[in-house]
Amino acid sequence: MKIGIGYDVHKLVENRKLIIGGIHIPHERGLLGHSDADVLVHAIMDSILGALALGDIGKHFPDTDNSYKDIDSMLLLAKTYNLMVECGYEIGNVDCVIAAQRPKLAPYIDSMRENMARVLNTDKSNINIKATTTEKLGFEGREEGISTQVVCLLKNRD
Ligand SMILES: Nc1ccn([C@@H]2O[C@H](COP(=O)(O)O)[C@@H](O)[C@H]2O)c(=O)n1
Ligand SMILES: C[C@@]1(CO)OP(=O)(O)OP(=O)(O)OC[C@H]1O
Repeated sequence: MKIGIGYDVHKLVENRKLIIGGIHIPHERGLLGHSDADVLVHAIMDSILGALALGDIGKHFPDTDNSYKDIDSMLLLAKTYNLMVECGYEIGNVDCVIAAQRPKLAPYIDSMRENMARVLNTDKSNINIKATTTEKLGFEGREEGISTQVVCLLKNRD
């Protein structure tokens, strides 16, 4: 078994879609990034790459590569899944916490879990996603950005 952690932050700006967990969430601002800036998917990818001692998302999918411009991060998650399988591992479980003052994410959490479980080829019961405000404290609380922390456990494939 291997354990990994992931952490990602993206800035909230005007004229961008808010995409979290592969879901387009209606909001007056969205996350800024070279890709679609899916802060949850990026943190999950980093946790898996971390568990495998394969570095990080920027090493595998550099923001200097124009082919990743505005890319759907679910495609990058699928590539990370393939790397994990090549290394002989499968998902044990993934636990995530998204820090966002707004918008309310609870209505979207179940769909996000389904998306992650589908791409990671695991049961939905192995994916947990939580949301928290930061009680208006810090950059998330001031709605300057959204952060996500993830811990994953990988199991050897039999
Ligand atoms: N963006 C968010 C933040 C929180 N939630 C849900 O509200 C609950 C209470 O939040 P606290 O920050 O006061 O702990 C939290 O447990 C989430 O269920 C949310 O949906 N969207
Ligand atoms: C995903 C990549 C690549 O498009 O771009 P961003 O959307 O800027 O995301 P970040 O979390 O900074 O991680 C790595 C990048 O290489």
